[in-house]
Amino acid sequence: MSEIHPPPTPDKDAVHIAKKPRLEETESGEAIVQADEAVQEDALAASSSTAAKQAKAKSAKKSNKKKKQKVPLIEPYSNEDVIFQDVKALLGEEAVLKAQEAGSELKAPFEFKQELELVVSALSSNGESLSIAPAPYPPWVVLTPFALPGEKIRVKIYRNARLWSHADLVEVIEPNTELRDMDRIGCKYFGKCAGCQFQMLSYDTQLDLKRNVVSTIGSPLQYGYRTKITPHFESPLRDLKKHGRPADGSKPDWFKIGFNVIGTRNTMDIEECPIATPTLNKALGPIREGILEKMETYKRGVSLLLRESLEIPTESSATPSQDEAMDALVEETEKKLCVTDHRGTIRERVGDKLFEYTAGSFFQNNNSVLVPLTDYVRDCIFPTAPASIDTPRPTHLVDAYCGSGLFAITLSPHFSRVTGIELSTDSIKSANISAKLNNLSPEQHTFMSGDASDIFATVTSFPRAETAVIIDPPRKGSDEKFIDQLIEFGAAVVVYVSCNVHTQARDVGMILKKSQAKREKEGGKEYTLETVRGFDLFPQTAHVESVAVLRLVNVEHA
Ligand SMILES: C[S@@+](CC[C@H](N)C(=O)[O-])C[C@H]1O[C@@H](n2cnc3c(N)ncnc32)[C@H](O)[C@@H]1O
Repeated sequence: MSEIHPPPTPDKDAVHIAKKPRLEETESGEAIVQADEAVQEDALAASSSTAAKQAKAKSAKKSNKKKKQKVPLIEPYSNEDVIFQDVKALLGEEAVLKAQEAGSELKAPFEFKQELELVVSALSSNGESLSIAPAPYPPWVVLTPFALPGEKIRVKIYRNARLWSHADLVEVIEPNTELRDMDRIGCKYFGKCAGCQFQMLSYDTQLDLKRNVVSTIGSPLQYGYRTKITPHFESPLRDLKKHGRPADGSKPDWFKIGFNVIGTRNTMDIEECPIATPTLNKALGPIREGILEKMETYKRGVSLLLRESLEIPTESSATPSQDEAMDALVEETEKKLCVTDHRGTIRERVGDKLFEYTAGSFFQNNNSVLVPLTDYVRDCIFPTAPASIDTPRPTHLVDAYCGSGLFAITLSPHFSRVTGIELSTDSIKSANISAKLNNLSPEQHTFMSGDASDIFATVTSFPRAETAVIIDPPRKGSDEKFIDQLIEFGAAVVVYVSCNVHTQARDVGMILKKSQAKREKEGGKEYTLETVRGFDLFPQTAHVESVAVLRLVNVEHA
């Protein structure tokens, strides 16, 4: 990972597709092709150079074969693959197949900086608009941020991919007035910053769009919700040498501390971020000033961390009270502060549970939605629906990919035994500290570091018919090793939480298929997919957290 982190997007990992560099200009104004265009450049050069033409003439067959070999495979479930699926849905399988057979999928019909007018057909899964290039262009899709279905737009191409191009929005010629209202925009950087895509939409419309992917429950806070932001800046030394500091001591325009400009790796200066909490916004100004003062000392670029924390009380004041009214009062008056040290300790409250974790480690970034989310997961495990009434109530919980124990600890009152597993030793330390902080007994609440699949060897004494498993893996999803053991273990209910609906769908599909195969071979019960529900952890952006519930049932009930 580079030192410069992405903009304030859900950091269960990068979400924006446009991380790849765009076609850039040299100082002389000439377009140059950067890393990801290399393959395309190869293909184009091969088809236009004399040598390639001679080779073609010699053996069309060989050349065709060669051309096909040049088209790199798309990594399944990568951001590129997600776009490709959207493009395929829009152009139709047949058109895509034809282009692939003709070897024209990398032959973009557009030049760098070419402007064109388009009508938006749909939104992609990452919130960018998808428009089909009008005739006489070949079947080709253009992805443009900040545009809505039905809108007529003018765009400028900045990067060509396979069967699609990326473009900047130049102008909305005919807006979709039913959906777009520019007065709703709560951020002066909207339209340039890579962080948010949806601020021109009402919150209901944002949820509707997410519901197109998965039925979604809204966030109580729609602005001021992010408890962590990571602005960054490049080393100012080169520019300092060139331009010096402004005589009046002000911040030079060339020094930018902020987030990425959408579709680029260029930093834009950000003085405030309305989706971040007020505590973080208050801290941002003085942090920027501090950096400015010692600009000369930054030999390399820096990724800052601003993370909200409750003030951690001193030992003497930390004794928990037995009085609920008192606790509520404490909660209301809890002081919030901003931690910038990656190794610093963060304290966070989720309902009546307190968590402590290392500032640089993973924790969900929208605290306002964590009680609804964890309550929902609890209700899925203990349903009141008639179909599951004959199954015993789960008493044991396995929290796989548990991080600092969010699900294990919030749901602990409902289980006699809870265990969690997580790759990060730091997070496991935090889970143990948080368990202690909430007076959970170490005998009944255990957390271990390791690969998620290792958990099954440690829970052989858990009654399977009374065990619930929560899975919350990173964006790339789980793996076959884990899923095989999950099926073998056969917990009564599995709740799969994910920030990537695509890998979640793949894994759920695998669970269902393998579970059916096991039932057909050995008899017994089989997992069925009971519900899939979204939670909006990321208002103003296109992202959604998805919760899928699988239950082991007799097939006649399935
Ligand atoms: C999306 S986070 C979820 C954390 C936690 N459930 C929460 O909501 O706070 C995914 C976690 O999986 C962990 N992880 C990644 N690969 C893993 C693996 N193979 N086995 C166990 N944990 C893993 C990461 O360190 C990260 O903490």
